[in-house]
Order: sequence, then C-alpha cells, then structure tokens
Amino acid sequence: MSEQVIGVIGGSGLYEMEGLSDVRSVAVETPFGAPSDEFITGVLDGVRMVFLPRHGKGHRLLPSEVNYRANIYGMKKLGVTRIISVSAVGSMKEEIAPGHIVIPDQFIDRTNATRANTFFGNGVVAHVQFADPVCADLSGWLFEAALAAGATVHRGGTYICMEGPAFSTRAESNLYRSFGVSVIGMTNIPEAKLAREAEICYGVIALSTDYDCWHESHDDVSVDAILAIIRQNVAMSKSIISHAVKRISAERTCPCASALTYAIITDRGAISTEAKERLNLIIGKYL
Ligand SMILES: CSC[C@H]1O[C@H](OP(=O)(O)O)[C@H](O)[C@@H]1O
Ligand SMILES: Nc1ncnc2[nH]cnc12
Repeated sequence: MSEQVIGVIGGSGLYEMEGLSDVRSVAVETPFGAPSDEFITGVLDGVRMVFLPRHGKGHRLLPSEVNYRANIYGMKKLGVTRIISVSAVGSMKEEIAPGHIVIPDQFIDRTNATRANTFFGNGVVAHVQFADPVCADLSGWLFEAALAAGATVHRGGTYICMEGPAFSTRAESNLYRSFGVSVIGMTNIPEAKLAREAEICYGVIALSTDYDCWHESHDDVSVDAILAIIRQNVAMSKSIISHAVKRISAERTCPCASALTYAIITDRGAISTEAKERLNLIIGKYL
C-alpha cells in the first residue's frame, strides 16, 4: 500500500464514501475547535483515504458556519497530503449545463471576511503564494478521471465563492457573469487557502447543478432542483474519485508541498512557545 493519504471533502449531497475497506470513524481534536464531523478513514484500491462531509452528517452547517480551519487541520493531522473537494456549483456559462463537471483552476473571493481562512495571526505572520490556488497535478488527474468516468467535463475555469446562504440576486448573477467566471459556490475559497497554508494539495470536482438565476429559459436556482441533479450524479462523483485514486502519484513534485518555505515573515525568536505549540503541525519543520 502506498504511503500517501488522500482526503475527500464531500459537499452538498455527498455525505459518505462507499467502497472503502477497513473503515473507521475518527474524532479529531484541533487547536481551532471542532471539525464538521468525525473523519471516516479507510482504504480504496490500496490507497489510504480520509473522508469528511463538509456540512456535517445531515447537512447541519451553513457555508459560513463550517469550521474550515478545524477541517483542514484535522486532515493534516491524519496525514492527508492531497484533498479532493467535491462541490455543488451554479453554472455561469451556457455551455456548462447542469450535470456537467468542471475542474476549476481559479477563484474569486466574495465572502465577507467572517470566515477564519488562515492558520496564522496571534503572533505568527505568513503570506503564502496563491496565484495558482489549486494543485495543477491533482487537477490534471481529476480531469482525466472525470473523462474516464464518462462525465462531460470542462478543464479549468473560475469558481466565484459568495457568502450565502441566500443565493445571488439577478443583478449579482449578471455582474459575476461579466467577470467571466465559470461557476459559483459558497465554500471552496477558505478550504483552498487553508490547504495551501497546510502544504496540502487542493483540487476540486465541481458538479454543475443549475444556471443560478441569470438564464432566461431556465428556472431560478432552488435547493430542490440542486438536490435532484446531485441525486442523478452522485454515482458519477464517486466514480470520478475512484478513477482519480488510481492515477494520483504518491510522490509530490508540485510547489504545494513546500508552500511555506518563504512565507513566514515573523522572526523565529519572536514566536512564543504557545504559538509554536499551537502551530507545530503546520510550521514545525520551519522553526
Ligand atoms: C445546497 S445548495 C448551496 C450549497 O451547495 C454548495 O455546497 P458545497 O460547496 O458544500 O457542495 C454551495 O457552496 C452551498 O453551500
Ligand atoms: N447557484 C448557486 N449559487 C451558489 N452556490 C451554489 N451551489 C449550487 N448552486 C449554487
């Protein structure tokens, strides 16, 4: 069995992972509070996997209530080196029909700064590079896996992350379209930033569920319409994950693995013992 551990964060409609052997449920404590739920660990095709439902079992947490720091910290603590995010998104382009898959390569952050999206602060300052917010290697494997699973898949595109929980107004939806974005969701930006700080690769399987509210010949987005599309496509998402796991290399040559090398600006001598302990899992190798 390879040494790598692949994490999967399941979004709306994906609350469990099938096909795992040696399944365990693990409660993880973190210095940042409680994760969304217990982590499910297991083995898929000889690869160690860790699964977490982003909104908790039963979908109890709003996008702004998810403790992204605890979720990513928990993944790190369990040895995860690459995270696959599975996310429901609205389509902002005609050619991305509901049921299609997008593997985004850019983000725009329209959240309200109410979500903790960094492990730093409180005595330790770091600025990671985020020009390319997803792992190119992982995204390439996800694209190939989606093709192999028979999906209609769009490679690349910008995911705009709104605050929610209400969906966009029509004016906002048209404004975002004028930005040229491909899809809209409410969850991926804090995860991508935190994964980068934790030196974990991050890639997204975005399932287009609706045309938001900009499309004149489609109904405005609603939860029941989103869930209907997810139900039809949940097997596809699971198949993409199992095709991806077969392709993902255990060895990492991407820059994600060393993202903190030049990021920490605080004088090491000025970092308190408390801060060193709190952040040991994240920055220990740089102290
Ligand atoms: C259920 S509709 C809106 C909800 O769906 C998406 O969640 P996720 O990214 O976890 O799949 C979207 O971001 C909203 O949170
Ligand atoms: N239209 C939409 N807006 C925001 N998040 C979504 N998730 C799925 N569809 C969405």
